Amino acid sequence: MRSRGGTPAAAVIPAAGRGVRLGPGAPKALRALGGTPMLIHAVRAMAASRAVSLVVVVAPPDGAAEVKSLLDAHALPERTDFLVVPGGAERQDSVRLGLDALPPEYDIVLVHDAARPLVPVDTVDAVIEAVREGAPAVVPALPLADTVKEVEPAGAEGEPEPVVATLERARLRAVQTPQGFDRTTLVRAHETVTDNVTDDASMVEQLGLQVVVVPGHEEAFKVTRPLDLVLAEAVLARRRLNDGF
Ligand SMILES: Nc1ccn([C@@H]2O[C@H](COP(=O)(O)OP(=O)(O)OP(=O)(O)O)[C@@H](O)[C@H]2O)c(=O)n1
Ligand SMILES: C[C@](O)(CO)[C@H](O)COP(=O)(O)O
Repeated sequence: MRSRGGTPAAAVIPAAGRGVRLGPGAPKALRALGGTPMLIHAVRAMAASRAVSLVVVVAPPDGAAEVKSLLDAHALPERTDFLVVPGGAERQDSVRLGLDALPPEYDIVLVHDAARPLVPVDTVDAVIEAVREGAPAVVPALPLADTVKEVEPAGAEGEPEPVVATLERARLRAVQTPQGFDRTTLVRAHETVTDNVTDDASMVEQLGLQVVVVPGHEEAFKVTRPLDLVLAEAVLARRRLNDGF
């Protein structure tokens, strides 16, 4: 494997989703967490890594100007550059638009959901380190707590679903972001794979390349439903108490 110790990384933050599962309101990334937009937490989480020198925010399609103003209005590390581009209809489209905006000098790219605002910097650094060590694609992930069953999806809502199989839990992982990539590999994956997928690493898997897992973190959970927001507020309040402000 080729080692790229010290190579700077760029982070692409897809933030163009509506947040339908969170319920009515502003686009999810712009909703407040501890009084600050979720997106600002996610941007700070990437910029907290000394290895990240550029953050590309993929804004809601008609919200790029608003997101630019938000970034200007919040304190962000001076050593990090920021770009804002408008997003697309699906997460995959938004990530691709973010990749298109990357300057040529970045060989390592992270893709991080704005909806995972509280990922700790150690997780970010672990992902970058594994890419620097030569992995083409790296995902942080955690073991599962629940038993997972495969079902035949119901025809109508509320109908009982027949179980097809019980999966071997010890071999399963719940995957988080940031996912880290060798840039050329990720660009090729986005150019090649046209299926609807739920993460970027699965596109690299479809190229037949090895994706590796590093330990994820409980606080890197995705704010998807209303209860996740309650948990995120609690985690943030505990951090603020511990930091003494
Ligand atoms: N067209 C889209 C859809 C999603 N995302 C981003 O992808 C991340 C993960 O998506 P998810 O949590 O599903 O967000 P939403 O699509 O906003 O949620 P929902 O499916 O509930 O509408 C989020 O940061 C979201 O903003 C994006 O940039 N562009
Ligand atoms: C990329 C991701 O966060 C990895 O778990 C997840 O797949 C995003 O899924 P979503 O349905 O777009 O929230």
